[in-house]
Amino acid sequence: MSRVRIYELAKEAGMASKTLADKLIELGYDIKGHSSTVDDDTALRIRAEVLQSSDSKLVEKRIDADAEGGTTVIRRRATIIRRPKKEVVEEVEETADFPDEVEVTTEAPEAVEPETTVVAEAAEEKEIPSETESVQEVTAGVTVEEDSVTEEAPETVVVPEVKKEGFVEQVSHIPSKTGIAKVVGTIELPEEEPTSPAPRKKSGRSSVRKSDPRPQGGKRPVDLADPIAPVAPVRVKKKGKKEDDDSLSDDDSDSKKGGKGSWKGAKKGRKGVRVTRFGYEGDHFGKRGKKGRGKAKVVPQQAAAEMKASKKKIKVHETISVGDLGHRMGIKANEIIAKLMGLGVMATVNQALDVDTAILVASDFGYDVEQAMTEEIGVEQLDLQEAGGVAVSRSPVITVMGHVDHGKTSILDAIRKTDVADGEAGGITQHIGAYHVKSEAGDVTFVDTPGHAAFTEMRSRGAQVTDLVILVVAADDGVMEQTREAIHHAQAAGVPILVAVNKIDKDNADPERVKRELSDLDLAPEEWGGQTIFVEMSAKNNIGIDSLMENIQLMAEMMELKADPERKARGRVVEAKLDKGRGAVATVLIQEGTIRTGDHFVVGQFSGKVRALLNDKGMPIKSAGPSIPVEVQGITGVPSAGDEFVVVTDEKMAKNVAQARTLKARESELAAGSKVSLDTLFEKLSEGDVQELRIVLRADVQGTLEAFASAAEKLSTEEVKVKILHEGTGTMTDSDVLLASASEAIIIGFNVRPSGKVKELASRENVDMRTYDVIYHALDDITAAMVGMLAPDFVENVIGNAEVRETFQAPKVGTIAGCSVTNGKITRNAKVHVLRDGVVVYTGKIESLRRFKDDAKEVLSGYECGLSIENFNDIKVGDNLEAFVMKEVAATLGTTLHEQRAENNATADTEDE
Ligand SMILES: Nc1nc2c(ncn2[C@@H]2O[C@H](COP(=O)(O)OP(=O)(O)OP(=O)(O)O)[C@@H](O)[C@H]2O)c(=O)[nH]1
Repeated sequence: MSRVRIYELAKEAGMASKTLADKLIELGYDIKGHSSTVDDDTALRIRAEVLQSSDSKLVEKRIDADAEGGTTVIRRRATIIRRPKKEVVEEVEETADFPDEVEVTTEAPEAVEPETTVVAEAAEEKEIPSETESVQEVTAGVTVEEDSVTEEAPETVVVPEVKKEGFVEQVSHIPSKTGIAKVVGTIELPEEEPTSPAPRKKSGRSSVRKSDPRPQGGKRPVDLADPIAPVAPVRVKKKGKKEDDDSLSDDDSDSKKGGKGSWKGAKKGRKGVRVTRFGYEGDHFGKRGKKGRGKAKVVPQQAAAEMKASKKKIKVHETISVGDLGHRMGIKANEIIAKLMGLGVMATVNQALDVDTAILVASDFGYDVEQAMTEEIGVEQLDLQEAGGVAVSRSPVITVMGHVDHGKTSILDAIRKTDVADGEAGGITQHIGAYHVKSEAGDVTFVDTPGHAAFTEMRSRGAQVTDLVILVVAADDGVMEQTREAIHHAQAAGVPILVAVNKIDKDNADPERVKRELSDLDLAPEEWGGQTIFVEMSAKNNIGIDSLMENIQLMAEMMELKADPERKARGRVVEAKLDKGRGAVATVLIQEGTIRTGDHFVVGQFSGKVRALLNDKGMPIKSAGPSIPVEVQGITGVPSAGDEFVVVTDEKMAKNVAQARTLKARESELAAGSKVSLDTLFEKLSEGDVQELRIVLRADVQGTLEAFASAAEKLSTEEVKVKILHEGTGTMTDSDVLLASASEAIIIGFNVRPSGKVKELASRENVDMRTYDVIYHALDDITAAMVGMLAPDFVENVIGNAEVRETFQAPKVGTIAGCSVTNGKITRNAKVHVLRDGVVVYTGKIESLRRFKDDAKEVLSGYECGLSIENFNDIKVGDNLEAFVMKEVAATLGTTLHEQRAENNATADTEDE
């Protein structure tokens, strides 16, 4: 320890050394004279007590360290703790075992009032030891008296005990800055401990908190948002929400007024909600925040997080109305309508949205839409479950057709007489539209539909109950109008024909003529090298019935008709009516499985439970298997001929399916107009479904029919065939309309006009029916339609370019490209080539296009937009997007189809080279 001379001390005080020495001796100091020396401590004491010149520059005063706590309290001029780097604080947080109340002191740029620091390095005080020295002192456990802290520091930092090593480490990260204090140690709490600790982390707050030095009830300072504070947890409400953080008490009043105050940060995108970039944001609840203005509603953070974690799900069957969707999401329909408008869809509140559209719209409101298990899917699944059983032979189902008076009824009667079971039923014959005959040759089921129209009407409902058509042609009359019609109906349905040449008993019978005429209609007999079986018979004289039955069985065997009788029943309605006593009854032809009384079923749009089953003879039965017609009682309504009858598992399922079908039927009524017409052929064919223009032809005279048929068929090309499905003289009939409807055909008439009833039917069935006076006009129309039928050529039409400036990820959307449109425009319905260094790396559809937060239909050159590309997330900054639309180039009649094809091939060849 160095020593200080008395004269040096005297010199400091500006007095004579002798005088000082004398005074010190007088005061009892252990010195001999003015040439003596004293140790440092004595010198200090002398300075303080005698010279009154204790070093005013010495700021730091050390006193004994607290023996027990070892904590340090250092008195300092009040200053501000700045948090230069977020990480520093966070690291401190990790090292220190902070209680919940702890909060990081945040930067208060305009803080006027002094605040206490843990250890302040006041740059202006030159004697302050260097940073390292400070640290060393802290490590040594230096403590400043509490009272001096209280006295000099208007604000204190509440910091609990920390591990000094870690703490010191942090300190070394803090750059030394004038006026900036550094945390270098721990201090004891100078004031009362907080009684109820708040949650450990508060939104937008960090982990060390300024204590409030003001008197109770005093207004706390507004806690300014830390510009570098971490993004707060998701807030559900941006506005109008009372904050539950007591440190934001000042903001509360503002919040109540509509979300100002502390939510400013949120508005600036720092807090509360996630930053919206290019219109994409992870949290959609913000949109509802607007609605919440002024209606304060607390949504706990945890609840918000849960809500986000399990996005609400909405199950949609096939469609959902705008109103319904809004109701399910708790959002006003007009918000959804606005959203749809943004997507280019004009919708009303009752508009049905398909599942895809609903998914798109709902996702913007934070909801997931899922395709629900539809009732029909349930039925299909049940069918799959039931399938796979052992199929056994079943009897053929036959429809008898032919020209009027050629003997259909007589033949059926003759066959029925062969029924070996007929006697058992006491000879009672009840006509129910279908009946089953047990003959020696084998069992047969007849579907006795009145006329060809009914047959086709069933077919138009997808009902294909008939395995075989017996075409009755009177040998004396030959092929007549309805014979041809019957053939066309059967052929259109793809059902094989067996020809019954009847009335061979008649004198003028000419079976050979019938064979000739039918050969001209592609029904050549086997003996003439054809494939059609001809049976010559006389119903009246009971000739040839056995042969007919044998041939039916022969054909049935060839067709290998089988069904599984063990499964739940499925069938088709042959006819149905409302019976006064029994309610709705339907004749159902069972096609698969076995129906039993008590079965729950769905039939068309109706459901029910089998109350009673009657066979074709009117006798009650308990069950019926494949190819058996039964009359079913217990239906909730009258179904239509051709409707499918399905036995389901229970009543609930039956009712649900029926309800779903009713709804769907209503929707389909609204969405009419799906049938082929000359006007819509282009669309139909663009879809690639149809490559044939089918025509049902009517004319006043046979000559016109022939002339037109031959001219029209000559228009056929390799791509599109013109097929006259049926032709006849006279006006259009119901049968024509139904044939056209079931066969996706149009009806053309020359010098004939349909009746009002037929017109009405055509309109109901959406059948295109046109009448002409001149053949050429009709041919012109068909030619035009045929041009539409050609597969249209498409060319890429570039509409604009955009440069990818930034990319980021958005939940559920994938990679979003923040772009600047450099020329032209980008439209939402466009496709894009993703060009990387001039190379097309991907081509796909724009999935979404946004300008700021809103969906945009198009974004013009010079503007920025955010977009995502369907099924493509590998988009990179610097990529160039070339937007294009496909432009349709209609085929013209300037060149023939063959020439066009040749030209296309030539182009393709050239490209290949
Ligand atoms: N000579 C002769 N007459 C027959 C024969 N089959 C039917 N007929 C007669 O032909 C007429 C018409 O017979 P239907 O069985 O009613 O003929 P359809 O085809 O059922 O007639 P529609 O129901 O009016 O279409 C009746 O007078 C029968 O008696 C036959 O094999 N020979």
